[in-house]
Amino acid sequence: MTSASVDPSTTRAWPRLAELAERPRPDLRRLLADDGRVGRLTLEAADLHVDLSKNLVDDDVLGALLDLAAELGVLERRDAMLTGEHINVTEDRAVLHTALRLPRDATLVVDGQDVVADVHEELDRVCTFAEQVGSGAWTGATGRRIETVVNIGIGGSDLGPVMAYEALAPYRRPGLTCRFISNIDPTDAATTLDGLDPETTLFIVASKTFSTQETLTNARLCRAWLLDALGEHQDAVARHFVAVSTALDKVAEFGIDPANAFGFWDWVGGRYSVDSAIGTSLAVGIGPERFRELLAGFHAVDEHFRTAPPESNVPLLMGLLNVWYVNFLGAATHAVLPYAQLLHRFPAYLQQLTMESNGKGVRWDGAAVTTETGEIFWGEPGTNGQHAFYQLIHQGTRLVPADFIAFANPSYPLTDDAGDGTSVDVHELLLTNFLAQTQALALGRTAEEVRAEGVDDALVPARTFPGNRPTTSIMAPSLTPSVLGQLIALYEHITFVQGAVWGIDSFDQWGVELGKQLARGLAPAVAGDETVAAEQDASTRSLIAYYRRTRQ
Ligand SMILES: O=P(O)(O)OC[C@H]1O[C@](O)(CO)[C@@H](O)[C@@H]1O
Repeated sequence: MTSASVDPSTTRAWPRLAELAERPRPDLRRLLADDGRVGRLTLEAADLHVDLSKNLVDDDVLGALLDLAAELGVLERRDAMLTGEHINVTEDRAVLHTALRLPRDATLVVDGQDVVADVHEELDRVCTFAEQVGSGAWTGATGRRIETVVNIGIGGSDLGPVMAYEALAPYRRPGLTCRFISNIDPTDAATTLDGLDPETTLFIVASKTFSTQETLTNARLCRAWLLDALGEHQDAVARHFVAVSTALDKVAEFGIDPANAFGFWDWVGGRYSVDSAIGTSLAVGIGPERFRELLAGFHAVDEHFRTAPPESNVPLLMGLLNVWYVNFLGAATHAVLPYAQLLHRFPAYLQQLTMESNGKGVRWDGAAVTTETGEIFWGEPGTNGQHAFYQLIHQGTRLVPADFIAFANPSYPLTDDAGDGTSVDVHELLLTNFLAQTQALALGRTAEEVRAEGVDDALVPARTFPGNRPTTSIMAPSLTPSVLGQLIALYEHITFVQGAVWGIDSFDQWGVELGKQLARGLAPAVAGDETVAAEQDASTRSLIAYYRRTRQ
């Protein structure tokens, strides 16, 4: 799909939406009195139960958003992605993360190659390795079983595995722990290695390009740490280092046996790669069966996205709602608020997924965008966030659409025994808070209601809640591997829909390159080269000078 992209503001639906945005906003108090609305706007995608009814839309807005998607060919672009067209135009690549979770008996021929056969061959290798490590069949150089797996990677080669490893804590294999090193800050390697026994530690170097400064530096630090203890064993690196990459030649150059390397393909973007071999640390941590359940969850939502009609297609609708908020109601950010402590890294994971994908200022044919693009995603688990930043969402001047995520069943069921014969299911306290927050945001509290509570007149304005603040509630039975895969796939497709509307290439990330290039050029100045320092701008020069005179 190298065709010219369409400026979305030139569609018929765009001015219609702008006109609708000028009207008084839909009144959630009135709309939520209608069970019919809730019924119509509560949708299912695999195990995800999604209530869109607390969004600031009525039938006119929804209709216009669906018209916008139709005019822009969003679903045709979805089909182009799913069938392997090169929709990543600036890198001339297919975008096929969905192929990573196709079942074994599926077929998808891209550029003359059945990618499903390739995917399953590599997945089987990852699963065999995960089983060997987990069962103790894979031993370190001194014959001891592996107790700690350290994933070394950054960005998509870290955020997905660590997020999922945290989220699936109840599914971890006993006797085995995963740790993660990502940052070039030496603190990360130092504190992560602290207390580990080299004899029982296995490193997985995960890097799509195998040229990322942070990852290669950390890999060398870890190799030195290992060899310091086990250097006399010839096979120390072979028994304690494996790699995951698309650049297997570079893996070999680094000194890792290609037999201990797992591959994937250039059509998997880093931020879309947790379900490829990049998830090897996770597969080891939770075991291959659970890893396969995760993939099946992804696939279930892929199928929903592929087949559900537009009016009940959850990723399509959620992506379009985000467009409504960003482009027509002026929202600059979007909060993701999981009522599940285990999802504490989910917002960070989504930041890369959404912002590296849709933080673009030109469309895929190089034309400058004429509309706002990617919003800022952020969040923290509830209820912690309630005691930190919810004040701004409730009463601040900015519109912050928010997704609430909650599970009917707890991962760790606990009862609070008050000691007076009463007891409370603590998970119910969590869910009550989720319900209360979405209700408060939607309905608010009027000045009359506040007065009726006997509040002093002078305090009424401060105690009034405007309400009409939009939220989406996503519920599922439990946070299982499959449900986690479903959630990730949901947000991948939401991100896709927004990028397709904006006409941008959601699958490149050129914006991260300049800083990397400049860092390489600045290294000599930081190390003391006065000539290179003198070539810098005044502020950078001054900061380098401060560093040089202060560093002990
Ligand atoms: O897996 P790699 O190639 O080390 O890249 C790590 C991360 O760096 C980025 O390229 C950004 O610099 C991300 O897109 C990617 O996930």
